[in-house]
Amino acid sequence: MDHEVGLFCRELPKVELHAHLNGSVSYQTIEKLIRRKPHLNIEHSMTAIGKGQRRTLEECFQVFKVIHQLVDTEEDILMVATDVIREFAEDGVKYLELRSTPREEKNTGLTKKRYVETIIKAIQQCKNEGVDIDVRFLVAIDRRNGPEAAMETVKLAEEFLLSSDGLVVGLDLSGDPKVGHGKDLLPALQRGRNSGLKLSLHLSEVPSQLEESDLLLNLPPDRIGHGTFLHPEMGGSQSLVDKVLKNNIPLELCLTSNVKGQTVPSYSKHHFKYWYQLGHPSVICTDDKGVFCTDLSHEYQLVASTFGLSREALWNLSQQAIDCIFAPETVKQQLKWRWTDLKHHIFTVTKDALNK
Ligand SMILES: CNc1ncnc2c1ncn2[C@@H]1O[C@H](COP(=O)(O)O)[C@@H](O)[C@H]1O
Ligand SMILES: [Zn+2]
Repeated sequence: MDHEVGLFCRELPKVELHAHLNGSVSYQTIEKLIRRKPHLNIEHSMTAIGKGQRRTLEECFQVFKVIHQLVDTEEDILMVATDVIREFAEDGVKYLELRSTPREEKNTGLTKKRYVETIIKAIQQCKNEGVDIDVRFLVAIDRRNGPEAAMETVKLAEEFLLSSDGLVVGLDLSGDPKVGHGKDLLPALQRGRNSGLKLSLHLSEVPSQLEESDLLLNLPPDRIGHGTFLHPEMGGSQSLVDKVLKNNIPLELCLTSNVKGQTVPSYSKHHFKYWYQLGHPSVICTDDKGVFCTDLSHEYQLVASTFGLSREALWNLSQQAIDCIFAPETVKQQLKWRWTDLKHHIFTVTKDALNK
């Protein structure tokens, strides 16, 4: 049975909406980066959290620092982005929204603009190679860097919104949730929103952020990352839940990330259950597939085994994610046709393979 669901999840066409580029770097790509920079003395154990391992969220953020040391040239960024895109495609992801934070020039030798251009180049390269995946990009704001850097990032994203042929679709707000306050970033986020950039905000990833979550929900964002502590059972409040429901703001839920990062005590206690039972749009995502040693098929499988979802329910979950993408209606429609085309084939293929 587990094998059957595993196979089904792999074959399932999927939508990935919450993937941080430098958290998504695979073991194989890290290997290549380590070979490029032996003097850094970085080992695999420093860049990923293996099976059964847990870390605090603070420790997770140390891991990103190590990866950033390994990914610090234009060549690295291009390789990392093309590898990550190909890996998502191999995992059956048909539509991907990748996000990444343009870093300070002194850390990469690249201006922030060039950083984004390099990722766009990777997206275009994959397209030209015929990789079967539609990739869009969200420019990420790291909350640790404060309001001025946030405003700079928004202005940069605005430029790309106009010039990237639809590839740059929005903004992400991420970074260590315990650092800084969302209220300082409101003007930048508001401006981005007014310019037509879609907003995906990490919200209530840690406890006791009711005030910040309330302020950010008033924007309102177009999607929420995690939202772990929004509902009353987790110390949130009904009024926060009501705002999410009223504005019908989809949640991006990342099970392995939350359990390995210890913001959620176990898979069965994951807030997927709460929102799924409400029938609220909830999209299964990986967050950082490299750091947390997972992939999107595995996340779907976890949902199935933890909450007892049937193949039909998994199919609906992946199909409903299409409605939550930031690309325009025409793209949604194409993806829906794609899903319909694939449906019969996938339900029969996974059955046949098991009857052999
Ligand atoms: C685990 N939960 C999380 N919570 C908040 N922010 C996270 C995150 N996981 C990743 N990031 C954000 O993504 C960056 C790495 O990718 P990029 O260099 O941008 O491609 C991290 O430095 C952090 O800002
Ligand atoms: Zn995230």
